[in-house]
Amino acid sequence: MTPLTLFNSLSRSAETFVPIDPSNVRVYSCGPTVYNYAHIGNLRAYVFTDTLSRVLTWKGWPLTHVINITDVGHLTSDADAGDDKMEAAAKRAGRDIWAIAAYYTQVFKQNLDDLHIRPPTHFPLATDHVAEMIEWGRAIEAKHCYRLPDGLYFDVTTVPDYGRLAGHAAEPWSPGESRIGEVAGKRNPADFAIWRTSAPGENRQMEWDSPWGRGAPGWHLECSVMSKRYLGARFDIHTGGIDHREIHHPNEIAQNQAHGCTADPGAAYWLHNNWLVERDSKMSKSSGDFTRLQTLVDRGYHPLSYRLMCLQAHYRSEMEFAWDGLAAAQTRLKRWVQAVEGLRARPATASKGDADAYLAQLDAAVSDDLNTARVLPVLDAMLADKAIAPQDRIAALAAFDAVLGLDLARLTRADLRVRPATATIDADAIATRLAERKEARAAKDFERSDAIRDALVAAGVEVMDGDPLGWDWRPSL
Ligand SMILES: Nc1ncnc2c1ncn2[C@@H]1O[C@H](COP(=O)(O)OP(=O)(O)OP(=O)(O)O)[C@@H](O)[C@H]1O
Ligand SMILES: [Zn+2]
Repeated sequence: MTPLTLFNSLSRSAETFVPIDPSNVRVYSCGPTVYNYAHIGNLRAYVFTDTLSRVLTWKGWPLTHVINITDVGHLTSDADAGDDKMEAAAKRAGRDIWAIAAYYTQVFKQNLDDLHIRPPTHFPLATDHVAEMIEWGRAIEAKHCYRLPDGLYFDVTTVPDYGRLAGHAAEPWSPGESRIGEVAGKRNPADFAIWRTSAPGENRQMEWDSPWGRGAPGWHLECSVMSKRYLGARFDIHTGGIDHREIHHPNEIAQNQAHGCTADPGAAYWLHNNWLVERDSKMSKSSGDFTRLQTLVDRGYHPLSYRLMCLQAHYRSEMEFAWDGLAAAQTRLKRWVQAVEGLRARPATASKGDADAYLAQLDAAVSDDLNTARVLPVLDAMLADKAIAPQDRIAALAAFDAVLGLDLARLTRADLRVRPATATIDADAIATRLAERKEARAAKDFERSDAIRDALVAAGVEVMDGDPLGWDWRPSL
């Protein structure tokens, strides 16, 4: 196999991946803040981590993967200002915060499942690790922290190279204008909370006793604690969205250095996925108006069409979400499903060639910093290669499925016909009406055939006459 190259944000360059322990590659991915549904931008981050995990597995490395659930401590500003997103959401909804966290966690896990994202080895909740967070705070307090009325703060000048990951090494204590002056009394603008003490009269649903008063852990601390707990102080790969490169991950590194009394950042490779954007703005939960996986399904799209859309872009490129792009991805998926069904229907024959050259191209593409976009035309060419017997093409498909997670060996046309939420007719009734329409057309009763067609459109279903793919209907948009 080709050596795996990954773009490491620490060095801002592509590096050959060499595991610390080849018998157990360890990966930590920053998880969702469960105060609301995930939007499809958040889900892009996990299609990316799933691609990473699938490629590592396919290349033969046993894997331990952690995705945490942030159910406390993430503030409305990453720079330690504003409210806890969870508390604010619970207040707005007038509901129990634990119930909110449990609900959105369960929906998030369902989203991953629908996208064929493999569950990680561990899914730890931040709230299950608060005692360890307090322990960590006590261990670094004397040398690295100071008290303010609202909590325990980390002094970023006490560790080497603060902000190297963010690319601000030359100016270690002013990494972003946005942070200046957000918390009164900080020694350096980049200093951040290890523990946030509840203000007098503040009515938090989630709080714990600590040496620094009743309150809640800082968001950055959570990931340091959970990654060390499940993967050890030194592990292989840490992932997150590109925003985390600026504040969250530099702060994790600072904590890891302080706790381990070393210059070691914790993970050896730090990988960041770029944004999913809508026209010219980043999709975000906080903005209130966002697209989630269910929104796509309600409009007649299969979740795997969205997965394919993500795979068509490189994870480090910005990707623009557009409905016609999603429709094109769904059509592409349908073509593959049809091609596979066609191959399966053909009798086994002797191959004149083999699929090895295609598998080598697959390997070369994913080994080049997970370039899934380059894999897709290889799959097209492999499926269409008549020199390879049908059963051998099906066998080679397994490798593409293992890496891309599109489940092409199992997916059927019927799976991909997602009935839009607005359709007032079910799939069986559609099939019956289409059969009647076919009869009417055969009898040249065009009035009746048009009437059936109009009734279907009114029910949210567009009939596709002469559809080269042979799909009889699709959701009307
Ligand atoms: N538009 C986006 N495109 C790609 N990844 C994203 C996008 N928005 C957030 N992410 C990533 O999704 C993951 C989960 O993020 P999280 O649930 O904490 O969202 P959030 O930052 O609270 O939400 P938001 O900023 O959207 O209100 C993180 O790795 C984050 O970097
Ligand atoms: Zn994190």
